[in-house]
Amino acid sequence: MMKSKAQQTLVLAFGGNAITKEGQKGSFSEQLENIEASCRQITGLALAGHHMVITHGNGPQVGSLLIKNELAKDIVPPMPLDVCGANTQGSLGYAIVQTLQNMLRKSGNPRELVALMTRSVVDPADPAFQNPTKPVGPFFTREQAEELIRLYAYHMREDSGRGWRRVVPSPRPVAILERSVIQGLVENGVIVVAVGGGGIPVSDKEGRYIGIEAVIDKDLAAERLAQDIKADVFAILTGVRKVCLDYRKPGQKDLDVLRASEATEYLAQGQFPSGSMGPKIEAAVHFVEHSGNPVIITDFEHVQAALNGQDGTRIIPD
Ligand SMILES: Nc1ncnc2c1ncn2[C@@H]1O[C@H](COP(=O)(O)OP(=O)(O)O)[C@@H](O)[C@H]1O
Ligand SMILES: NC(=O)OP(=O)(O)O
Repeated sequence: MMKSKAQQTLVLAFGGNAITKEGQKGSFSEQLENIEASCRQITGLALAGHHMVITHGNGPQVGSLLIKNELAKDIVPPMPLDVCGANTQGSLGYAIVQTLQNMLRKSGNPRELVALMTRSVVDPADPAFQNPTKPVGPFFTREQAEELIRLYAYHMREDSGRGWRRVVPSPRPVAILERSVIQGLVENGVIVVAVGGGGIPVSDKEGRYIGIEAVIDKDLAAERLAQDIKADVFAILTGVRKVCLDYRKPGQKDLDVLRASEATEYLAQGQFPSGSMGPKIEAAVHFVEHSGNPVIITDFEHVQAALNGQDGTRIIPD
C-alpha cells in the first residue's frame, strides 16, 4: 500500500491503565470494553490511511499474573516475569487485533493486522535492577501495602497520588529485536501491534538470548521503535488531554506546545513524576531530538485533533 503525503507512519503508545482502569479488577470483559473505546479512535486513524504500529502497556495485567503466581504456587509452578510479560503481549495483542479488525470490517475498509511477539534487549548491568521503579498490578491502600511488604517482601511505592503498587525492575530498552520485521510489515500497510508491555526483556549472553525478569517502560521502548522505523509522529495516549505544569496543584496550566529544551528543564524541576508522566516526557524529548519529528501527548478522545495540531500537547525540536 503506497503512502500519500496526508498519510503518515504513526507509532501509538497507550498505557496498561487504559486497559484496566483504576478501581477495576481487570476481568477480560472490562479489558475488552476499554480496548473497544480506545480502538474506536484508532479506527479513525486507520480509515484515514495512516500506517501504524500500536504499542501498549501491561503494568496492571502483568502484576495480576504475578498475584496469580503467588496464590497458586503450591499447585502450579510460578512463571518467570519475562514469561508473564510474554503472556500479556499475547492476551492484549489478541484483544486489540480482534477488536480493531472487527471495527474495520464493519466500516467496509478492512486492513491486514498482526500482533507480533516482540523482545527488547536490556543490559543485565543496568542499575535499574538494584532500584525497582515500574508499578505493576492493582492499587492498594498504605495499610495493604505494608501487609504485602511484611508477607512477601514486595517492593511497594505510592503511584502518582492514586494508591500503592508493587514495583519491579525496569531496565532501559537498548534495542528492539524484531524492528526490521515490524518496519517491513508497516511499509506494506499492515497495522502492527508490537512491543507490548515494552517488549519481553532479554539479554545476549555469549551469543544466546535469554529472558530477563523485569518490565520495560513501554513509552521508552515505543520511542526506540519509533526511531527505528522512522515514524513521522510518535503519539503517546494516556489519561490526560494535555501535559500540565503544576499538575493537580493550584494554578495548574495546560501546555499546548513544548520545545524539547523546555521539557527537559521542567523534567529536572520535578514537574513530571518518574512513575507516570516522567518517562513519557523523557521518551518524547529523545524522539524529537533524534528524529526531528514531533511527539503528541493526549488522550484517545483528542488524538485525531492532536494529529492535526489542534489539541493535546505537541513536543517539538528547539
Ligand atoms: N505534569 C503532568 N501533566 C499531566 N499529567 C500528569 C502530570 N504528572 C503526572 N500526570 C499523571 O500521569 C498520568 C500518565 O501516567 P500513567 O497513568 O502512568 O501512564 P499510562 O497511561 O501510560 O498508564 C496522567 O494520566 C496523569 O494522571
Ligand atoms: N510496561 C508498561 O510500561 O506498562 P504500563 O504502560 O501499563 O505502565
